[in-house]
Amino acid sequence: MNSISPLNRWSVISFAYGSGHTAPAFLKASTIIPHTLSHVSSRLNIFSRHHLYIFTQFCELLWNESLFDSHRSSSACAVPTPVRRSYLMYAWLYGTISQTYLFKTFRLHKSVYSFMMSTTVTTTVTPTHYSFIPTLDYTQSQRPGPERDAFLASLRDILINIGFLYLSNHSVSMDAVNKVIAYAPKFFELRQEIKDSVDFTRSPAFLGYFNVGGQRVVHARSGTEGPSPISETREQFTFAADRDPKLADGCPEWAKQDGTGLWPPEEVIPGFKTALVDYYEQVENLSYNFASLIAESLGLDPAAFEQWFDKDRKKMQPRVKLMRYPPPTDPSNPKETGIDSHEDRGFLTFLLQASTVAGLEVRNISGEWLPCPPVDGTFVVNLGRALEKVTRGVCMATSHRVISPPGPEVRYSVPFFSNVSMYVRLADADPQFPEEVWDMYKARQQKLDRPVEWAYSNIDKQLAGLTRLTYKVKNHPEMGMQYHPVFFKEVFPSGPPPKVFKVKVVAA
Ligand SMILES: O=C(O)CCC(=O)C(=O)O
Ligand SMILES: [Fe+2]
Repeated sequence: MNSISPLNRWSVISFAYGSGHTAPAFLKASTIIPHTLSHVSSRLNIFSRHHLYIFTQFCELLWNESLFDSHRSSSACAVPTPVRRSYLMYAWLYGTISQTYLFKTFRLHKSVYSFMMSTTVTTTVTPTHYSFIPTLDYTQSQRPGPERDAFLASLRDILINIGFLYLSNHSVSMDAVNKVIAYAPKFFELRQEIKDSVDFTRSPAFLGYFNVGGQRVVHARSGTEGPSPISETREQFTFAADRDPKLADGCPEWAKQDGTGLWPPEEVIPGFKTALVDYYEQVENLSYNFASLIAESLGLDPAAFEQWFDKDRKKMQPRVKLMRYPPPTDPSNPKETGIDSHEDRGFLTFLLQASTVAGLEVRNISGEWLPCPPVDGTFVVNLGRALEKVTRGVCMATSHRVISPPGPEVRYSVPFFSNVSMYVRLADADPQFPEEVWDMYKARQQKLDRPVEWAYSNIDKQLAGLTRLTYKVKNHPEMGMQYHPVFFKEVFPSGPPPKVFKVKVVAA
């Protein structure tokens, strides 16, 4: 049981507002937008200052709904700005201004106030049941004060209870985003022999073009291996900013999996590499800033996750993929899809949905598949298994999948996968979360339709670079044999696994 008594007046309001049926009639009468409703109800069991902020938002809503009309002053200057009202609420809470002043200045409706004061609730921490993918406005995190606090509170709730969000107003320039959106179809329209000339099997760094479905897959959650039972119909081009392979000199074999990419000749697609690398660098910066917001939202030092990244960022090489999902070759075959249900393996994914075609679906805590359609100007951000591990399961690497679009339009997407340094061991994580965070985590675990198996395996006790190359070699044995023969023998001591099947993507 989590008593919310010190601030029960705020909680009561949130409670009434969130649950609907306990709200007084005048509250029900207001038109409440779903986002705000969920926002309020999801904040219920978090921190007092967040209750406070919600309350100010709530009053804001009532104000806008004209419920205070009869109390509004006719003089415009007597109506405080939203920001001033927030501060007034703080001031009242901390006892520096009186209730009378609040009534006069805030014009708080008496019936709201008496309802707040007359009810006490005790509640358990209940996880938020997300029935849609929530949106966070990145600029809110840049405005210190109640707005940033609310951003962090929402972020914490999302990290624990859904693991997926839309990020709007992010720091990546729209110019960079639009260039990538324009280049994605252009790349895939190149002649097949040009695409084949940058086939990823030619790259020791596993960068380049990938025209295959149903490849061998090591399923992140279950750890089982084998060809995907589902034929995944997509084409992709994996890229990164070039890294100096010399950085890996004198390092173990697994450290040599980063390097330079394969790019089509400049003259066949001018400006392609420059645009993609510029985009890459901007998203990379955002990914580190966002990691620090995540740490802060979970009650850790904002720099707490720095231990998982190389100080010299040039030693890190996140990956980005241009993805093209044509309509299925056989629409009646449910086993032919875009991407089967999976969790990402890295730290964070920033996904740009680069066309208007939907298809991405996300699994919530009750096991329902929620659509995650493209929303202009946003990234879809989701959490990977590395982040799940370093937070001991508090953050959830949520399952998601892509249903092949029925056509005729083709779906394009551009996921950016951030990752941890190759020189860390995930099992070294010992995050010191405050009690509230653990409470939220435990509450979610009880509601989850499946366990989050964050428990460390032997693979988390070894250096992350070694694990990463092991996965690559298991997924692409032919490449393992070619580029990492010694390592390959360690992974497959009794020889290569059975030949995997390949499905060529048929152009729409
Ligand atoms: O294309 C998408 O929308 C999702 C891609 C994805 O989940 C992945 O590549 O891991
Ligand atoms: Fe994914």
